Amino acid sequence: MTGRPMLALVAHDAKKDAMVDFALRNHDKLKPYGLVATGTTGQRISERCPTLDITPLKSGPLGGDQQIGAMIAEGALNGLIFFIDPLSPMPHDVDVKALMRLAVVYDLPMALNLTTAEILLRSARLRGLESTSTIPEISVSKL
Ligand SMILES: O=C(CO)COP(=O)(O)O
Repeated sequence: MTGRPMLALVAHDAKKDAMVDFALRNHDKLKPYGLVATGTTGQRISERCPTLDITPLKSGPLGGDQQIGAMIAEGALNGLIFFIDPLSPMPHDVDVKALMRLAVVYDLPMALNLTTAEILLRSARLRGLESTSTIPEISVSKL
């Protein structure tokens, strides 16, 4: 990983065009980030935005959501932008829920739709300029 702020980008199939449009429109704002993305999402963005630094992970249904969840648990991400499709059943729904759950557990800035993503990308907190440690360390003994 880089020393730059890290952002994960994920989009379900029905939202991939919206994610590519978002990346094109916000290219200059995304440029300073180290980006990770689930497989197909990363591929689609890279095709249109080849100068963005995107590390592709596995495709979501094959473990990509879980890889991003692990990065959250390890404190390796500053934010998650996840354009979910709320109208289609997903074979890997448990992985999607697990990813969102970890983002909440670790109080990670997370946008699940376009409007929130636009707001999040303008946030100093996302760029690591403000503290991200607003929650106390979670004690395993309390779980
Ligand atoms: O399914 C996804 C997230 O749950 C996204 O995965 P892909 O980017 O590989 O399509």
